Amino acid sequence: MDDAGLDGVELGLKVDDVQEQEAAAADSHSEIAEGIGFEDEEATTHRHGTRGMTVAFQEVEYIVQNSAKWREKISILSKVSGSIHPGDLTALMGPSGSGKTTLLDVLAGRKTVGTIKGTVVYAGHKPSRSFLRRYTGYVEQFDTLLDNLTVEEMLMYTAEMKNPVRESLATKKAKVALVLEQLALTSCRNVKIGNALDRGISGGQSKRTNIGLALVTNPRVLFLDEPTSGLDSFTANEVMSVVKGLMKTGMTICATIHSPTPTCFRLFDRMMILLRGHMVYAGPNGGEAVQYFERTNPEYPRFGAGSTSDNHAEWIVDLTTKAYRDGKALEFAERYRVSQQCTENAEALRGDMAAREVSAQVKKELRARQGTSTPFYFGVKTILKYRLWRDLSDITYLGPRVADKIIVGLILMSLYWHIGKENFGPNAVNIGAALFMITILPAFAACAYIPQLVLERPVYYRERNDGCYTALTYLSAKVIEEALVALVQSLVFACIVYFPCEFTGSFGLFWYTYFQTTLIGILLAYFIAAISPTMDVANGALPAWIVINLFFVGLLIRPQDQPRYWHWFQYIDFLHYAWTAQMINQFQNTNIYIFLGIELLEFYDLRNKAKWAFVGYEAVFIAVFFVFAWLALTFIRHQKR
Ligand SMILES: Nc1ncnc2c1ncn2[C@@H]1O[C@H](COP(=O)(O)OP(=O)(O)OP(=O)(O)O)[C@@H](O)[C@H]1O
Repeated sequence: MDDAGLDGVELGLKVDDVQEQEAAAADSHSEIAEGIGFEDEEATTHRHGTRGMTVAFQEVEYIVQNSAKWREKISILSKVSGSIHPGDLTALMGPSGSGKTTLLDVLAGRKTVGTIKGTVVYAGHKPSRSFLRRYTGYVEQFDTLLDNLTVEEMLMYTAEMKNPVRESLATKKAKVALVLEQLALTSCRNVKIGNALDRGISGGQSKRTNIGLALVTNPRVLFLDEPTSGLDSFTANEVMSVVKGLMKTGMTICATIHSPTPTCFRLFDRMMILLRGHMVYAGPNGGEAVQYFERTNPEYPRFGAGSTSDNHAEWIVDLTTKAYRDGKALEFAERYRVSQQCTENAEALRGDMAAREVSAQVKKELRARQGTSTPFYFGVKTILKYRLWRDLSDITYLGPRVADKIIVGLILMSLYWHIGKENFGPNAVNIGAALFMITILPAFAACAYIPQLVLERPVYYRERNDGCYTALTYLSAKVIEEALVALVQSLVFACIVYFPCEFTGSFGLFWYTYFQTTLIGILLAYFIAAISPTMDVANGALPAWIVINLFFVGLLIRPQDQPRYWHWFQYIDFLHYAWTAQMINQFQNTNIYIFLGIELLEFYDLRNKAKWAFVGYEAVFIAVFFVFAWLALTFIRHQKR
């Protein structure tokens, strides 16, 4: 769909038009705030535009292990100071690699590695990590959306996840409607997000949807990392004008921006410029910034005189990039440190760092201890509500979970037709082999559960960083969804195989053992996916582990024939318990002598053993692998930032 036609967004993007849009958005926000019953304080802040808070940082350093040199630490940020105020759209600029994203991550509490020194305060108070998750919005450079949801569903899903559970659905819907309107997304609200192969919304719409995710909770502070990267200048202007429009809601907004178009650049009120992790300018945008650089760095061509840049944005980007390449970062930083501008900023910073009187509500938020606002049951319900039906109607989701089992089931049926009732000697070996294949099928097939977890990783990390849910909520929802599919699939499979093959013993045990093994396979796949850095590693590790388990099931080599030093392995092999239960179920009421007068169950050392006990032993693995997967999802982060 073409961006140009959307919701009357004027793509000529004159600043006046932008201001009109801002006013309209702010008015409608206030109206909705009053109409749908936001909390009192929220409604007030929308009307008076004071929802945001000053973010101040002093002498911030960020030190991290150098990925290029073993045992060497490098400093990415070197004692940078500054403040971001509500009412000012602040740009964080600098050449690529200068530390913009790092500073934004530090301010928003998103760093997962490295050491942070210095002080960051919100309204003069040190915020808790949970406050940063719940009351600030962070729009990442790369869009992390669920491609099979529509724009509106994506926003509703996030709104339900991030807003307090006591808030009514109608209020959440109204918030989403407001965000759709503010971001000019109303006309594509029902379009699927899609991906690179299955196109849905456009790049600009995708970027605005991503911004919308941060807005549905009406955050106090909004951080945007390169909101215009990858967009053409036309769409970049459109996105930034929408961001500018949000200023009227009273939010504090700071965006990193690499090479802004002149129109984008004019929308910013203030700017901070980093060079190699040093602050080289913080102050008003536009002409004043240009004058500052002309004054302090006379060796470089002045704007308009000898310079090839014909607008302020381009001139500043060219100058700082040249300085960076000339190795003048430290020199620029020193010139800023001794400048009048820095002295004035330091004076203002003292005030911004001082603790100020805040409302009881803000005080409570700043001390928030819980990173998520949704309880466990509500999080699980919401994930299932938005993802379950979409997944179930997707053939690429159901195919690897159901189709392969049905095909294998049909082959088993035709190959072992009526075999169960012919319980004579040599045939018993065939029955044991059939039960072996039935047991190991769901374990191998568990590979199908790995891709979703690995491919969803960027969304999972973003949603956890945003305080949408905990690892336990996410894992539980996924397991419930997969278990529901496995329940139906296992029943169909059991019917296809058990009755035509005329297996004896309890059908309940036959089906349940197969279902339970499928469930354990899912959890094992999740655990391996969670600990593996890449999909290739996970796809290699799972089958390798299953193959090792096969040796100890009991069929390929009997437990009593295994070397003593391998005896322990059968106890940690869930397939051993499943196959044993199936074997006792099939043969416990028969007296088959397979050879040399040895009775079959005796041959496998299964005589007088209780089949349901083995089902119970296998069930322990559900709990074990669930806990393993939960711990891995909670503590292992493959995202280093
Ligand atoms: N662990 C690390 N080891 C070595 N260098 C690192 C490490 N982490 C970050 N860096 C470097 O720190 C610098 C700052 O990175 P950052 O992503 O903050 O820059 P940026 O200004 O946002 O760049 P861009 O505009 O390209 O996104 C980069 O040069 C990056 O290579």
